[in-house]
Amino acid sequence: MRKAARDPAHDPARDPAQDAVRLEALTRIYGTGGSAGSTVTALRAVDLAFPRGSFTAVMGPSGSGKSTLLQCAAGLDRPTSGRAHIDGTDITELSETRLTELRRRSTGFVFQAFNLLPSLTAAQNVALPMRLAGRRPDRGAVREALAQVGLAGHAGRRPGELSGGQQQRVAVARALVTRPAVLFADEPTGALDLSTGRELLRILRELVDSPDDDGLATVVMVTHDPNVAAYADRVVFLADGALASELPSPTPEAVAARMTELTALRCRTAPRHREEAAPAC
Ligand SMILES: Nc1ncnc2c1ncn2[C@@H]1O[C@H](COP(=O)(O)OP(=O)(O)OP(=O)(O)O)[C@@H](O)[C@H]1O
Repeated sequence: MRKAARDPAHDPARDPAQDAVRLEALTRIYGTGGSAGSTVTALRAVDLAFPRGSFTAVMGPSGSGKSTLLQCAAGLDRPTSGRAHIDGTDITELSETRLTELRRRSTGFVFQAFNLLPSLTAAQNVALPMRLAGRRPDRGAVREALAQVGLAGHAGRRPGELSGGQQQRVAVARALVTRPAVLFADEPTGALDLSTGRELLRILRELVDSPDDDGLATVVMVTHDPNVAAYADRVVFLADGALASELPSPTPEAVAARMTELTALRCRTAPRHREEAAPAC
């Protein structure tokens, strides 16, 4: 069951500690703009909060800045200006070493590609983040993470012995094993068929709805699919690198309608995208 929708952005009375992730005037410009080349402003002064225990979908036309937002929010990329906070820490102030530590401790990332190591078992793949952090794998935590995604009986299998949906669930378990404050997912169902995609989304939904002893799980997910976005508590829409609108308690129909509006607007108003967007206009 989805929780009641919350709309935390732009509330001056909010305590920032309530947010798993908070973005303030986040701007990302690619390229140097020197005589040799041009620049692309992928994000323009985005203010956005992802409260603890929330499930947010990020949508927008192709090139609107969704992946860049996720990468900057997760500390995988540095913004050109503005600030990003994870679990109360301003990550824009951190050295590379401290940022890597915080990322390993407080974030999990799931991509469209499962990115599992084929020679390792499911349990060994899930234990990887601990090994990378130089820690002894905690077998109990690995078992628990696999159980969370419904794969308790598959710990000894290698990726080649698992279905695509099961492999993606191993990737989610790997992202969860350090009990991160926030799980980022970039098109997590993009390589799955409809029913295995739904199964994965139900697992993400369950994570947020059933907090464990460590507190509330938070999910931030980029998707192109209105049916996928409708699993979230709210959808935030980007257009041309800026926050265009938000939709609480999304339904597939409402999300699709908002996307159609955004695409039509982009066809009319964004010359730099006109050529690329033409087939959809
Ligand atoms: N490394 C890069 N160098 C230069 N420009 C980039 C780079 N990465 C992204 N961009 C540009 O930044 C803008 C936003 O890209 P981004 O990948 O964040 O969009 P997106 O909404 O995730 O797109 P899609 O839905 O197609 O994956 C686009 O104009 C893109 O071409």
